Amino acid sequence: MIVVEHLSKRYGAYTAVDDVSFTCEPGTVTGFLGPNGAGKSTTMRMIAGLTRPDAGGSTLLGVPYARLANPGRHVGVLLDAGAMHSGRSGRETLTLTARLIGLPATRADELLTRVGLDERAAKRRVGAYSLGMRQRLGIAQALLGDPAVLILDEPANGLDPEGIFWMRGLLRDFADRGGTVLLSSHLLREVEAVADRLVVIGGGRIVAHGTQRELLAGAGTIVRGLDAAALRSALAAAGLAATPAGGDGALLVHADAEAVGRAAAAAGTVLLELRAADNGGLEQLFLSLTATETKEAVA
Ligand SMILES: Nc1ncnc2c1ncn2[C@@H]1O[C@H](COP(=O)(O)OP(=O)(O)OP(=O)(O)O)[C@@H](O)[C@H]1O
Repeated sequence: MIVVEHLSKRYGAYTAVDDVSFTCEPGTVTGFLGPNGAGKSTTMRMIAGLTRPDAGGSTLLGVPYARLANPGRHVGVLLDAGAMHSGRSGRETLTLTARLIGLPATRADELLTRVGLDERAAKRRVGAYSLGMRQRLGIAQALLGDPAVLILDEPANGLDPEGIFWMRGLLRDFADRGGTVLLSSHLLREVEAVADRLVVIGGGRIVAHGTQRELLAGAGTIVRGLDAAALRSALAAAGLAATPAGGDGALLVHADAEAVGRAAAAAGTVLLELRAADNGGLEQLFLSLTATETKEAVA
């Protein structure tokens, strides 16, 4: 269980994380989504006790990270796979961590196998690893102490499609056995296949959270008309905001299908398509939710 309450972090006059609260339940994967610079890493670093918040706090399994006795046995953290010592081999890296948290060195070999790093890779210096191999090693390190909670910052970066598929299976299995996973990404596609819940952050603030179904319920309606300009005017006249959804003149409207259909009927304009937004709608929703916040953050 991860509980985040009113976390805030400022760097000078800049607010990187602004009053962020959410909860990750055991048995679930929570996707922490947001564009670059949205505040994901800063939030995760605060949860893992590496960055001190200006306000708010968080608990893991009921206590702040700093108060966990032997945290590696309870919480697996992968924040920056690039930050590993480049002169050590993969096996040495894991063996050292195993010793630090009081586990036998043989545990390192179990994990190397589990993440798909073979004997040759195990002997190679981490400096010679590809980013994908580092991510696998980082995931192995996070899993070493058989934790109940996993916190992974952009673990799919550098993984090939097969690697991403493998990681999804691993995280799903971890959660299905009662584990709690918080997984960040700047790409909706990367997490939507595995995340039970999504927490969307933009400009340091939570802009949406819930299950994919809950988020989609508010994702609106896709509509396409014979006369695109007439349809846009009809929607505007009804006070409905619309954004382009694809290159064929389709629009995403933040309203239900009935309201959109009535607006078109009132203007006497012919519709070719009228349906609830699907996963494409989730992508649109994600882009629109985060775009405003990002612009505000940049301004
Ligand atoms: N140590 C720091 N000093 C100053 N500014 C910082 C520091 N760490 C982060 N920031 C700023 O805080 C904002 C949020 O950064 P953060 O790394 O948390 O975002 P992110 O969502 O993880 O993005 P990315 O996917 O690019 O890592 C950014 O604008 C970043 O430049």
